[in-house]
Amino acid sequence: MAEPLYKRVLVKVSGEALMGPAGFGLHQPTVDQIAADLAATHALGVELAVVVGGGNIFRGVQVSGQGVDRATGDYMGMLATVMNALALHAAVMRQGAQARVLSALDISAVAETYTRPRALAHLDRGRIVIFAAGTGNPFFTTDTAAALRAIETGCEALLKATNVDGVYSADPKKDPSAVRYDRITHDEVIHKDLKVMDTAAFALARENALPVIVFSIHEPGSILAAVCGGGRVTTVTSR
Ligand SMILES: Nc1ncnc2c1ncn2[C@@H]1O[C@H](COP(=O)(O)OP(=O)(O)OP(=O)(O)O)[C@@H](O)[C@H]1O
Ligand SMILES: O=c1ccn([C@@H]2O[C@H](COP(=O)(O)O)[C@@H](O)[C@H]2O)c(=O)[nH]1
Repeated sequence: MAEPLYKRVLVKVSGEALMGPAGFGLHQPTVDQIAADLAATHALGVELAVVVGGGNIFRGVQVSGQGVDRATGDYMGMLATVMNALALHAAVMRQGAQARVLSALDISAVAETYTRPRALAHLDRGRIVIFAAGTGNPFFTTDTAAALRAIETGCEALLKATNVDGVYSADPKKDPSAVRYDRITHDEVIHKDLKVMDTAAFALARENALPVIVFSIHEPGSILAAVCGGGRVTTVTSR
């Protein structure tokens, strides 16, 4: 039986990854696979917070310059993350785990509104907490929301479940000669301007000595493996 390294972690689930092989939206088998991995990790006794992105549906920058201002576009992007959070919540519940969605935007007919005490209470009661609508502010990203919520809720690590199997010296989707790191520091990621997460997220992680573990969500069981110190990951730490 695998032994978890952490008591409480936050998993950032890439929105883009949720579209699976489709070009847009939600690919249900992919959502179900991620939900099963989250539920299996939770079943080990790990307290789980989740931030889900929105890149499979909408990003604010897509509409800026097309007659919609950037802030409005960003609110549209945050609403996209709410849709993903609802889909992930349903899938996690189907796995038999208890979960709640907390939205940073007040849409109380759809989800509970985020407050830190509410999030902590749900986590303490053993519920998976899925944070929707990012930080609730335009000009931010769900990566920054992930670092922020991880720190606010006392998570010991941020697990970035993404489309690539770690941090590279350049974007591996654009540069085939990019070299993969097993370990790297927050400082190096920021100074080398490595874009696997935005700089604001890495800066928050650095200031708070929050380890960031980057791995591919496309590998079944990769969340559980990362929580137990295994799998193919890049570990980003203070030193
Ligand atoms: N140096 C790097 N190392 C690894 N990946 C990198 C690097 N630079 C850029 N990337 C890219 O970062 C992307 C991160 O994808 P991900 O979908 O998790 O981000 P996102 O845009 O924040 O997510 P979302 O879909 O939720 O908006 C990868 O697809 C990868 O191609
Ligand atoms: O705090 C936040 C988080 C997100 N947004 C907007 O949502 C989209 C989707 O989020 P991703 O991080 O790209 O998955 C993002 O492009 C922003 O437009 C935001 O404004 N504030």
